[in-house]
Amino acid sequence: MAEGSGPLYMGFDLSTQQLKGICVDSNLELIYEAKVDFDEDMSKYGIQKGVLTNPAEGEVFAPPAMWLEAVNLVLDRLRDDGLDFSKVKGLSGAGMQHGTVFWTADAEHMLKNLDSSKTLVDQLEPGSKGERKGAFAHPMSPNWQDASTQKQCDAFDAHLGDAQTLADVTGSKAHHRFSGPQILRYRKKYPSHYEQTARISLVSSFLASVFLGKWAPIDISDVTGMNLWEIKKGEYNDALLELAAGGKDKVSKLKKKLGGTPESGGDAFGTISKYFIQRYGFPSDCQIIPFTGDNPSTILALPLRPSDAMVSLGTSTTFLMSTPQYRPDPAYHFMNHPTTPGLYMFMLCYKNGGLAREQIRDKFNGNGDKSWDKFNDTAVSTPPVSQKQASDDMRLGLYFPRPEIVPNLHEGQWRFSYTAKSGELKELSNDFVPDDARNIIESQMLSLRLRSASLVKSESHPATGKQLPPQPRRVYLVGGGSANPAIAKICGEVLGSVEGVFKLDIGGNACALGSAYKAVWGCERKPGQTFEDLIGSRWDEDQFVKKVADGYKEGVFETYGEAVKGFDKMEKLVLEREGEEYGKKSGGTAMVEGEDEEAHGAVAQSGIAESAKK
Ligand SMILES: Nc1ncnc2c1ncn2[C@@H]1O[C@H](COP(=O)(O)OP(=O)(O)O)[C@@H](O)[C@H]1O
Ligand SMILES: O=C(CO)[C@@H](O)[C@H](O)COP(=O)(O)O
Repeated sequence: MAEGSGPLYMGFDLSTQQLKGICVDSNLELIYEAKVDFDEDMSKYGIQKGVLTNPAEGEVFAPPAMWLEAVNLVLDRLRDDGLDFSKVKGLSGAGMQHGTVFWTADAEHMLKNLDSSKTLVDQLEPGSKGERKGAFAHPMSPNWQDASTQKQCDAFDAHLGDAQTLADVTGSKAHHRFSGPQILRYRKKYPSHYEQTARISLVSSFLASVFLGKWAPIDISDVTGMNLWEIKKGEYNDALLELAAGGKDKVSKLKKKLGGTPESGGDAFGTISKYFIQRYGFPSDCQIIPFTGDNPSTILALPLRPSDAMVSLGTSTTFLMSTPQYRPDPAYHFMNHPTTPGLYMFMLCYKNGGLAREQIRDKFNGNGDKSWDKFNDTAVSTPPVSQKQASDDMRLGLYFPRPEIVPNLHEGQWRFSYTAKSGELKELSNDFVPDDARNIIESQMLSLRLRSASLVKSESHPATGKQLPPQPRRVYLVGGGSANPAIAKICGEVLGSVEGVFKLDIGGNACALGSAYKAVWGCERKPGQTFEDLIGSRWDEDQFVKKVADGYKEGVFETYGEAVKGFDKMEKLVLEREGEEYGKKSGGTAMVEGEDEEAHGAVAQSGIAESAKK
């Protein structure tokens, strides 16, 4: 893409496996992109798929030191590609949600006084034995895949009465990965590290702090992924802070560690730190626009309307909508919209996305071949829910190679036949069959349709004017799996959509693009201009999105309507049998008030951190 003389804006995406950095111009055109792949570029940290694990306790975590190294590397790569940083007028970013970074009291001074001739990691995490001397009070950040906090989640759900009340107040019931339960566990497991923690950042505000050269606030959207923020009041909930902090008298200390959260998602946190001005040539007035979570940032990659849905097919699968309705329920999440007061982000998040599909693909290929051809051919030539004729039973399944979030269930596979007429379910043999190619995509999409039913509404067909059953206006696919035509086709058949299934066709990555667009909006908006208005006015529909599959198909959509009922029934049956709260049986070891603090392998994370650095 040719670079004009106008200003440039950068967006970053710090996700599980990569740090991506991109650059757009004021017309939203992508100009530069670069990435650091943690497994490829940072293997010395001992990570796999971007994380370290301690399976005995269900812990999944990653070292912030690695992310610091990645910041220098991604900027080096962009400079090598020709990016002239002096044109960058503003930048924003996104971080995988929920993860916490624990800074020492010295950290802010260190951030402010970085020597531009040295790397970030060499100055902020010089490596220490015993007493920690760098910027981090704890060397690891819990990852969103962590499942170690079942007991803390039970305490959170119970604290305000029940899971529904917690969802009403914070937008979500307690989840293993949410920062409140994670902070509670951290305080009990690493009491001295907790004491040394002067500031707790989320992954997004950690990255913003690095660019800002001082601690950046947690933004108005990412703060709703903590189980601590009272959405309707727009402030932390003291009762929940009391639980996390361990007493009424400790609330103000924890509040101080968390810092304030500004209401606006667009007002700059400040200008870029001198480290980046001196080392890379950023202009001194380059604005740091609030960094947010990766999912809130993804919905900013296009002017999403309330009746549209986004399906992100990455490592995880997420289903996202932007909506004025706030209808919290323990089954899903509501979060503050990152830019627009009065709108909320509706989200479903699954651990078993790409990996689960890859496992079935590998059964077809059987030899390490990563091609999707056989999987796709079989998926599209198998009839919906494997019914050769309408009187046949439907084939349904659950495919969870990893413990799942939605529903809260341990790993496993289950296959059933369902007779729609009688509502009868029969368990089938659990061996792979070629129908699994179609059935796994259907399974993932049926779960989305089941749980988003209350948010979609009836619209008329654009050509015939006929009133259609409730479904999204459009489905937008993003993430690695959006390249797959079979997934797109089956997605349209199951979820419907009045106008069809679309894919962002602007390269880069939706999440980083959303961040870059947020920077454009933060720097160029007129007073009072909404994100939707500014981005909508510059959005080139024909150039930026491509239709990849049809949506609503009469007959097929209704068949899947029957299948949703069977799917719901199957999930309930498996949950009842296998125990919904699997964490009570595994992974969720200890750490609520009154338990022994050091009796739980408290050195696990520190130990791994030290060995990984060698
Ligand atoms: N052609 C394809 N068909 C299906 N899945 C694909 C295809 N290409 C990539 N993927 C999947 O995309 C996933 C990675 O997506 P990506 O959005 O890059 O992940 P993340 O941002 O979560 O790290 C992988 O699990 C991979 O299986
Ligand atoms: O936990 C959630 C959302 O609640 C996940 O969606 C993470 O935010 C995913 O990060 P990546 O898959 O992009 O690494």
